[in-house]
Amino acid sequence: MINMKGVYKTYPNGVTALNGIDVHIDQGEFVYIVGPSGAGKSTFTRLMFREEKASKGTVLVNDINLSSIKERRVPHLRRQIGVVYQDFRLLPKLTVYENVAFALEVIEEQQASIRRRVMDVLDQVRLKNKARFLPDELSGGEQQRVSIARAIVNHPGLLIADEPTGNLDPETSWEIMHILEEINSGGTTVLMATHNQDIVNTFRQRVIAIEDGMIVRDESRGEYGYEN
Ligand SMILES: Nc1ncnc2c1ncn2[C@@H]1O[C@H](COP(=O)(O)OP(=O)(O)OP(=O)(O)O)[C@@H](O)[C@H]1O
Repeated sequence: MINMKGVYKTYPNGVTALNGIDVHIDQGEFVYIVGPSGAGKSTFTRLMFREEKASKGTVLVNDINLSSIKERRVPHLRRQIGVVYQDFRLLPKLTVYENVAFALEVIEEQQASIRRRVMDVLDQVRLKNKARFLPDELSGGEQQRVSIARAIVNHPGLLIADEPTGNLDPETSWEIMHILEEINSGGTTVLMATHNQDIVNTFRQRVIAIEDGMIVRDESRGEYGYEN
């Protein structure tokens, strides 16, 4: 699913965020990306949906080479990847239903089948009853669940979550983790950058630790390994 070989990323300002990354992630894995602030975690995830381009090395996602992919093919790649952010990034003037429907890749679909697909994912994140609400009428956890629904509505093979529980209290974070685990058990690869020690040590999964732009640890059912 994901293959990186000799990957470096230097930003235009001269900061080298990734310093020789080699990694392989299989379809269906759940992987935490951990490490100190500024270590390169977000950069690592952003390479995978071509939000950033590697300066050197190869990044393969679903056998697509992201270094040589044509610009016009990038939207096609992004349809195979859902992304969830710490700050939800919902459209404030659209309802919950509309936020999810907006992300749906509509190719000559009937209104009824669009509705079914949107309501199905809202059901999956247990928000069917709030379809008509606006984002600011929801709690943080509910907003994050909408953003997860939006990310998975096109059934992506890969879900990237960059600090998805960063703005949430512990109980709500737990809910979000249960949803991410459910999505993963359906076969979707989940990649989650996090600073949350309790989550990593409780919901045990593969842990990749990045420091100074390098992978310093890669354990299947690992621990967080840093003090919070
Ligand atoms: N767009 C950018 N332009 C220039 N430098 C950047 C950019 N994005 C990140 N950096 C730098 O690259 C390094 C790695 O940043 P990155 O955001 O990947 O780290 P991180 O591990 O996700 O950090 P955090 O845990 O604080 O989110 C940092 O030194 C950061 O300042």
